[in-house]
Amino acid sequence: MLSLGIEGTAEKTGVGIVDNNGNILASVGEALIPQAGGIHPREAAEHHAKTIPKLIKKALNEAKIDIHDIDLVSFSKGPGLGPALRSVATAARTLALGLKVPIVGVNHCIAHIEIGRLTTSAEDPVSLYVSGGNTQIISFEEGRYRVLGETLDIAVGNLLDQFCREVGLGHPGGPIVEKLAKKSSKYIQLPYTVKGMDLSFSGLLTATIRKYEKGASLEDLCYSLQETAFSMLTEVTERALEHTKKDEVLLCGGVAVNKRLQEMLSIMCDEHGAEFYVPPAKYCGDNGAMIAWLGQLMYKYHGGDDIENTTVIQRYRTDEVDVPWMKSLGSRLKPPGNITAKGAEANIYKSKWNDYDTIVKERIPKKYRIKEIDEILRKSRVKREAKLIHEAKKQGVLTPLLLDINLKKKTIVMEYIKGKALKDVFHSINYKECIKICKKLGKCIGKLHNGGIIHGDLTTSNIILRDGKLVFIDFGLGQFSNEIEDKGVDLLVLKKSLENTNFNISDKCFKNIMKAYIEVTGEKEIMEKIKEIEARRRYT
Ligand SMILES: C[C@@H](O)[C@H](NC(=O)OP(=O)(O)OC[C@H]1O[C@@H](n2cnc3c(N)ncnc32)[C@H](O)[C@@H]1O)C(=O)O
Ligand SMILES: [Fe+2]
Repeated sequence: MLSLGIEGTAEKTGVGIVDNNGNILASVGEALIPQAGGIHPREAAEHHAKTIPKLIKKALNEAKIDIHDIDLVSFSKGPGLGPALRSVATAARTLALGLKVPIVGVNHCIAHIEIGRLTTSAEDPVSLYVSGGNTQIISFEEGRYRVLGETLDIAVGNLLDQFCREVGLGHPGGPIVEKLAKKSSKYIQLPYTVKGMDLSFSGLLTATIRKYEKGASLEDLCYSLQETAFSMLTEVTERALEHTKKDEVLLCGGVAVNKRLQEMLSIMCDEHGAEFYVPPAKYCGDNGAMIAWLGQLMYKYHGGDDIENTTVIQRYRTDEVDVPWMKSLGSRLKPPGNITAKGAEANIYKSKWNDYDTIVKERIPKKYRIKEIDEILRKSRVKREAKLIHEAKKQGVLTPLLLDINLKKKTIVMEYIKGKALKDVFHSINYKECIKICKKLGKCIGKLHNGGIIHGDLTTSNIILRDGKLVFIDFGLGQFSNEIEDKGVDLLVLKKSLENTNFNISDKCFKNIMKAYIEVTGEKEIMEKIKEIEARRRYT
């Protein structure tokens, strides 16, 4: 059975033909080269309308088949630019009706992952999906691809594209930045922003442009921009790997062709004994084959779409689609040697301090990132963690007892908290007890925020229940701030963590957390703020 897939979510038009065994018979494409000022949705739509018929012919030629051999028409239903998507959907409908074959609309982001699994040996990976429109860390959990982390503002591809546009280097920016970056090894310090498994690139973009205006060389800036942005991506991927305990990483999307990004992720994976995969360059960026292949999977498990149901979805979320063809392989990753846990920031060892059970948190150098970034991050995080643990206590929130800090070795020795992580607690108690804990939790977070303390990685693994009391650990990504934006992001990290680990009760839990939080802080606008941040990070 042959599926013809049509892609056109942004400026690239693609047509591919794939059979039901995953053999790619053809994949052809053509990108619109925009004039200055980036992509215009209407121009992209016209480009698709003009190019699709030509590309279909080309693909049929490449596959050496006749148009009547096609059994299924697949198209990208979203996310993407409205006019571009509608242009593709119209072409797909016309073709399917003309050929009298079924039609199926697919999710573009999932197509990037599935073509990655098809063209590599990745089975159940943590996926880092990086492109012009999206930056997401994705893992298959409970029947769907869940977004564990993502950009809170612009996508990493967009960061590179916008930078190049601003400084007059042309479009697309990714390959230009990669080429120029090779000519420098001088690091100019730029802002590095990760929040748990989420990231933010807009401050980085502004800062890089400002350095350019002040006379920094483009080579140095491209080098520094790549090192900063890709270190951030590698760090959140490492955090997701540790979180899911999976042992494969799949890099996909247009930015995946970047050799430096590949190198960083591959070094990181090596250190964990995880396997690193990236599809052939041809299938990293937008292409028709990925749509044709996901069409096959969707058709097999969900059947075709009624023509009335082929409308496009501009903000089509990765986690909206049931994925019955995937099987979870469960947790496989084991920390090497005598390490208790190997995290994105530090190695954790259990130890003794006199008769006291302790944890040694050692922020070892990360080989994937350059010294200049590594040294600053490790030092500032050790300092910050110690300070925040101390300040949290002053607010009446329980944190581990600090026993020793060594800034040279970048180690903290602290009390070992004997208890159970909240994510496991929630799995083992009844609903009523969950709600009771949530109220306590909301109160604690409220106290932290009242004291100007932003935790920075507020996941249910970083809150431990000991003798009925909540103890907060892992303040390494924290900061001092009274901004409602920072409070909102902090709470959003928690919300997402609940959604990803305690799926069934997450809504009720979060409501109760927030009720208690508002009682303690009086911060009535916080719910609106959280909604705003959530809407912002959806596909733009
Ligand atoms: C929704 C859809 O339209 C969108 N697709 C998309 O953005 O096109 P894609 O082909 O996956 O990725 C293009 C991006 O990939 C970047 N890129 C291409 N070559 C690169 C390189 N060598 N290094 C870094 N980035 C590169 C480009 O600069 C651009 O930002 C998406 O997947 O989000
Ligand atoms: Fe894409």
